[in-house]
Amino acid sequence: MAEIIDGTAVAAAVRAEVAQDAAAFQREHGRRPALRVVLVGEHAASQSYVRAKARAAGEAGIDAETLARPADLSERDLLALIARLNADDGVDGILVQLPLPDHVDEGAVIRAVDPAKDVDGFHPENVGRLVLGEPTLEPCTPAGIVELLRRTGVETSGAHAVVLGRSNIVGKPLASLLLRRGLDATVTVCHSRTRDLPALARQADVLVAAIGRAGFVTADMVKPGAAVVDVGINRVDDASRERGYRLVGDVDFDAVADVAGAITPVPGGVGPMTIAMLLANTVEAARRRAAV
Ligand SMILES: Nc1nc(=O)c2c([nH]1)NC[C@@H]1CN(c3ccc(C(=O)N[C@@H](CCC(=O)O)C(=O)O)cc3)C=[N+]21
Ligand SMILES: [Mg+2]
Repeated sequence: MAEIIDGTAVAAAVRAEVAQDAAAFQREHGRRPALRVVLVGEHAASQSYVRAKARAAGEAGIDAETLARPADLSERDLLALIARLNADDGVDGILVQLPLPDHVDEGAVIRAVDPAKDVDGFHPENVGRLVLGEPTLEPCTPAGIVELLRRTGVETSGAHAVVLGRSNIVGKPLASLLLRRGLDATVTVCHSRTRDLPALARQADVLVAAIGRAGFVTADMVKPGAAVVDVGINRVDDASRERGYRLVGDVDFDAVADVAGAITPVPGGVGPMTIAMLLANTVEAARRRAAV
């Protein structure tokens, strides 16, 4: 039976450290680190994520404000809002919640955010720095996964890490992080066109599932003793729950837990770490901006 990695507990530890850093920043600079979250439209999951982010930021001593705009906000007006936040010296971090409505070009919006305030780490300049191994604001979910592995003592050096999924938000940046000096994993990235994905997954010492399909990773795809990180957040109908659904990951948890050495649950695994790293990035952005 695998060790169940408690992402909520690790995230709480990170958040307590961030709160200390935020308090130190306030003592030194006479103001709190400031985060602005931009939410366009009424996507239900986005609304709940954004609420969770703002609440966690407030608890860490970050001045957090959510700027909610209607779904029909034009791309022009959204870019103007971002320009205003870029120009505001009292704003350290800007997060534009994704997905955006179809009439908005997400790439254009991501490029519009000042890289120094890009607490999502999605701007091409920050992605480039990440790939080059230079210090940068790291994307929150990959950074949270790495922090979770580090703090639970999962060895990555020389390990074969297999990442399932090649998204710009998780798979690609996580592969870059795991390759960096200090983490030193051997990385394989698999996707929908990968030939014999189960055979590659079975070679993984660290297996990361970020595909977005409930129960995709089955026990036969996992090497005994492997560390399994589940990034999936899938809603499945469940009439017995008050909300009418429950959350499951991309991993068939019960069966895989019998084979793996360690495994992250959903909920309570990677999700809380994503939020913790957003707070850490906000204080980091505030520090760097104050230093120049
Ligand atoms: N610009 C941008 N940056 C993001 O970082 C970003 C985004 N857009 N769009 C959506 C995804 C998703 N995401 C999550 C954050 C926390 C949980 C989380 O805390 N999940 C809880 C459960 C939450 C629940 O109960 O619904 C858990 O896994 O335990 C999940 C997902 C950030 N994202
Ligand atoms: Mg984020």
